[in-house]
Amino acid sequence: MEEEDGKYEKGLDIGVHIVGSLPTIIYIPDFIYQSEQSQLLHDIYEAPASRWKSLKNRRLQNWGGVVHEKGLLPQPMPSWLTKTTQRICQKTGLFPSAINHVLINEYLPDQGIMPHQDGPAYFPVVAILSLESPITIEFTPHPRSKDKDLSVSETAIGQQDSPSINSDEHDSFSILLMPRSLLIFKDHAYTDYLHGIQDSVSLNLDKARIVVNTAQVMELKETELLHGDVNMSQSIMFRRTSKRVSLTCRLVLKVHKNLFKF
Ligand SMILES: O=C(O)CCC(=O)C(=O)O
Ligand SMILES: [Fe+2]
Repeated sequence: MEEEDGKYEKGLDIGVHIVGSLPTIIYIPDFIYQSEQSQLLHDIYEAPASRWKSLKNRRLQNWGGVVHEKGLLPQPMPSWLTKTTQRICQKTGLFPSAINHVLINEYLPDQGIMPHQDGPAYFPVVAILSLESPITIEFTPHPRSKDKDLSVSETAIGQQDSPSINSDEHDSFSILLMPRSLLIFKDHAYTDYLHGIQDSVSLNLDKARIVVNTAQVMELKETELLHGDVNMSQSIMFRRTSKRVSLTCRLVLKVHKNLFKF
């Protein structure tokens, strides 16, 4: 459709999509259409089974190559993925060059990702496209400044996991990630906060932490996903009923070009 194509020609006004008090968190609802979501899910599940790597609490596909502490050992990305990453670059204008690494995470309703910080190999801008069902992502100030002895372990995909968090709850906040939305976090939110997703089936949207994108909470209130008394703004619960898939799109600036040359 001409109208739909037109939507992608211009860059977005990022400023209007900033959520919460940090200027470095951007939430864009309806970033892709339903049909594009279906196509992406189709392509993801068409990939060979060997593409999936099972972790303790989720499974993932790694695209773009292996992230090493010294940079990226690149592998070509499929065109169904570059179509999406190119649009993210073009619409946001926040990446200095093409996104070259994508992790596709799949979470069952009782799965999540422990609070962590993305590794130093990446340029400090992350774009996360959410598919299929809503979830909340939680940001917690990095305990580094309060606990100098915190040990972080580097995983194969370049993440730094921090299993124990003891930071000030008041500075923590959540963002409701609706299907087809794009979350971008960068700079201060990238370097000074941990982010994670709880592994519980039931999520309380406003008890433990502040949800910063309230418009999406109102939207969720109107769906069948919500349980409990919708008139009681103090207790907004929702139950995760199906899996959630996300595309974590990042840029590794340092790319090793000739490592696989014979
Ligand atoms: O699935 C998400 O929204 C978060 C994924 C994430 O934090 C990561 O891949 O590093
Ligand atoms: Fe992450």
